[in-house]
Amino acid sequence: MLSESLKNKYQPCEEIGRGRFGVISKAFCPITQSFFAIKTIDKRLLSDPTDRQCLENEPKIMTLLSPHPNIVQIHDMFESENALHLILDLCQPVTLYDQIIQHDLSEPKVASYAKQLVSGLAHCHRYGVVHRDIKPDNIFFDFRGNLKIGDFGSATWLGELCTADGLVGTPYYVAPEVVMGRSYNEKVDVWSAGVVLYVMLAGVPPFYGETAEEIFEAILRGNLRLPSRIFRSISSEAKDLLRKMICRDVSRRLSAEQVLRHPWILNGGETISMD
Ligand SMILES: Nc1ncnc2c1ncn2[C@@H]1O[C@H](COP(=O)(O)OP(=O)(O)OP(=O)(O)O)[C@@H](O)[C@H]1O
Repeated sequence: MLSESLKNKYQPCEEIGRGRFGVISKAFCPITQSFFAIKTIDKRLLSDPTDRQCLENEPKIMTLLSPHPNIVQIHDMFESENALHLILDLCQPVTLYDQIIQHDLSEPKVASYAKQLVSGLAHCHRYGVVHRDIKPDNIFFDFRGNLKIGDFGSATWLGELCTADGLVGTPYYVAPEVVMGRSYNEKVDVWSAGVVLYVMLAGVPPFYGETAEEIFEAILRGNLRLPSRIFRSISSEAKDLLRKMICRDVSRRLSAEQVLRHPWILNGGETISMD
């Protein structure tokens, strides 16, 4: 399915992943002597209009946002009759999801990841872009260890009213205003980043259920609990930030810029006791 113009510039190597609409492969570019990831989207698998819209938005939004040190950069794009090929930064096979499963995240490391994640989000929000699917599986690392937000397949622009709508995202990480079917703004990403921060610190999600419906009910009940059994060894500053990100009241929930100025982020997760 690779077009001729693409093959002239990039030498495809092995497959490294699969998504709902296509395949990710490694590729070598002889001109720059460097490796990239090619995301090949099979247009024939996009049957409904929402999926088609996402296909169109993903490269446009990534181009608008590139480059930023914490966002997977798009370098090139090729289109053929049945496929769209996006040439992206090549990231490590180990995502944040894999690192959480391995349980090897110290508080300073979590603070460093949170800072990089929210820096990337602040950049998106400055451009009026909402990612809408912030979760550990979409958080990658380059080969220098820098965190990179990827998969802009669910992202959208905030319109003139600075709001968006539509139930988009992954149950554990979705903000209550999205579940309620209301219009929402970029702060949905801060909620999701707060849930990612919780999962990095606790190893379990804050709102749990056996089914998507049960998870949504737990999110709507929305009482954030920080059980001492799990959070005993976590600093007060980290807990303070969690409460300010996973906050039901959107107007009181911190913006991405405000998160970057929170003492726990500024101190890199090193504890200066607030007790
Ligand atoms: N830039 C990249 N560098 C290295 N590996 C990548 C890159 N992008 C994606 N991958 C790998 O490919 C897999 C699939 O990624 P992709 O973003 O297409 O789909 P997905 O997020 O799993 O699903 P979908 O977006 O269809 O819901 C990822 O889990 C990851 O392992």
